[in-house]
Amino acid sequence: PPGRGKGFGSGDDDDGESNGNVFQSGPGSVVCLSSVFPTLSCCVFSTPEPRVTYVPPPLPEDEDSIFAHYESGINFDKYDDIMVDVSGSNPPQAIMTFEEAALCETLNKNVSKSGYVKPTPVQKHGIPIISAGRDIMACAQTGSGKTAAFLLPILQKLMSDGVAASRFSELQEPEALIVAPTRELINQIYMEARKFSFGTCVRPVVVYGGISTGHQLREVERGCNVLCGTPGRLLDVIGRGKVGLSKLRYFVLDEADRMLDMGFEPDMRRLVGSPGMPSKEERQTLMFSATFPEEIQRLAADFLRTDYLFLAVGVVGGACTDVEQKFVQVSKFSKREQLLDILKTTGTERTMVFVETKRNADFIATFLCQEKVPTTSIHGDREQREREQALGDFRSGKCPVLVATSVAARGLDIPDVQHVINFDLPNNIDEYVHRIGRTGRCGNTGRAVSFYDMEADSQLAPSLVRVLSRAQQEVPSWLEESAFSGGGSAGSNLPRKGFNSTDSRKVTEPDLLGLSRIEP
Ligand SMILES: Nc1ncnc2c1ncn2[C@@H]1O[C@H](COP(=O)(O)OP(=O)(O)OP(=O)(O)O)[C@@H](O)[C@H]1O
Repeated sequence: PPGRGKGFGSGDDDDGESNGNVFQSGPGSVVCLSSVFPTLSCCVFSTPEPRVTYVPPPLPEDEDSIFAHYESGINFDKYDDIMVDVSGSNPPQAIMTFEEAALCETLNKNVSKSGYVKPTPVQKHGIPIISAGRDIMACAQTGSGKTAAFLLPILQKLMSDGVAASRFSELQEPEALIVAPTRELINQIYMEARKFSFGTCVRPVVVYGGISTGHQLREVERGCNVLCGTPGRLLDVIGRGKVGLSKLRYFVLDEADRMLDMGFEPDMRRLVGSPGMPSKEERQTLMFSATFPEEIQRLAADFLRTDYLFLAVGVVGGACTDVEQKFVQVSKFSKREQLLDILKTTGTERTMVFVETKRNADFIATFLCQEKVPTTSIHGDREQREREQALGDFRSGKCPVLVATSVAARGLDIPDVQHVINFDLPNNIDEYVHRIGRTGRCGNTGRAVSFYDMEADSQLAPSLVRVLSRAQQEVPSWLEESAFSGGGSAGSNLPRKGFNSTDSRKVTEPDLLGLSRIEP
C-alpha cells in the first residue's frame, strides 16, 4: 500500500495511508510543498532513502515505569456478560481466574504489578487454548486485553520448558515471533512482553523500520527469545542471517486480518517460507484481531493447523460497546470549523483526530496549532524520531490533540484518550471499528464523533448502521435513510458479506467443527 517500501533496503513497514507532498523541517513545523510550489507534484521522483541512523533513547529500567498502567474502568465487569463462542473440536475449559492459568511465581507477580486482578473474556478462553498447544484465531473487541491473552501463555511455556541461553551468539534463534503492522504497535507489544517477562530469563527484542538496523541487530545479538517486529524489518534481519527460525515454536499475528490482507500477505508468505521456519504442523500459530472478515479468515486457514480453534468474544468485527458513537452531517468545507468548535468544548481532554491523507494530517495539525490548540501529528511520512516525539507529547498531555492517519488506527493503547474524531471517515468499516477503539478501553468509557459527508461517505452508511445497532447505539434517522434509500451509491454498496460473520468454517466446512460452545 502507499506509505510502504519507501526506500530500497530500508526494511520499512507501515500501515496503508494516502500520500501527500509534504515537507517537514522538524517537529511541529510543517510545510506543504505543493502549496508553495503548485507544480511540484509533477516532478516528484523517488530517490533512495538515506541510511537510517536514528537510535531511540534507552528505555527506563525502573519497575515503576515498566509497570505503569492505567486503571480498568467502570464497565470492566460487564465484559463477563459478552457472548463467547468457541468453535472447533475439543476446546479446553476456560479459566475464571489468573490462578487457574497456573503461571509461575514471577509471571504471577508481574501480572498483579500490572494491575490485572481478573482475566478478560479473551484471556479466560485464549490462555487455556494456547497453553493446550492449539492454534487459535481470536476475535475480541478493541481494548479488551488480547495482548496479554497471547503473551502470558507463551511466556509461561518458555519459562516452564526453559529457554536456551543464547547471549552474545551471532545467530539468535527465538522461540516466539510476533508480527504487527505498524512500528508503534509492535513497540507497544514489545513493551508489554518486556513487562511480563521482567525478572525472568526470557528476553524479548523488537525490530522495526525507521531505526538504525545496526542498533537493532546489536540488541538481537545480546540474546533473543521473543522477537517482535514489523514484517519488512523482520525479513531484513532474517535475510542477513542474524536470526534463525529453526527453534521457533510460536508465530503470532496481531491485527491478523491486516497482516493477511493484500498489503502484507506477500510478506507473511515470505516469512513462513523463510529458511528454517517450521511448517504449520510443527509450530503454534496464533492470530488476534478485533475484526476478521470472512474472506481473510479463509486465507488465514493456510497458515493454521486444520484443527485450529476460533474464539469470538461478542460480535466479530463489532465496535466496542463502551464507546458512545455520534455522527455529524457536514459538508466538505465546513469540517475545519466544526472540528475547532468541538475541540474548544473538549478542552484539554485527550483527543485523536483521524484523517485520510498524510497531507491532510499536516494541514489540520498546522491549522489547529495556529488556532492555539496544542496539537501534534503522526503519519508515515514523519521521521521515526518525530513520530515518537508526537506520541510522547500526546501521552504526556503536552499536546492533548493528535492528528493521525490510519497508521495510528490499530492497537495503540494510550491512557485517557476520551475522544476520537473522524474528521474524514475511512472507506472501510473495519478501519472505523479500530479507530474508535482507541478510546473506551479496558472498561473505560469514551466518545467518538464522525463527520459524515453525504456525498463522500454514503457507501459506508449500511455498514455504519449495522455497527451502531449492534453496539446498541442510537442510529440517526438520516443515516438510516442514507443507508437504505440507495441514494448516491449507497444502495449498490451493501455491507460486506464478512461483517458479523463468526467462524467462516461454519459456512463452508461445518463437519470440521465438531463441538461448539456458546457462553455465558
Ligand atoms: N485482565 C486485565 N485487567 C486489567 N487491565 C487489563 C487486563 N488485560 C488487559 N488490560 C489492559 O487493558 C488495556 C488494553 O489491552 P490491549 O491493548 O491488550 O487490548 P487489545 O484487545 O489488544 O486492543 P486492540 O484491539 O485495540 O489492539 C491495556 O492497557 C492492558 O494493559
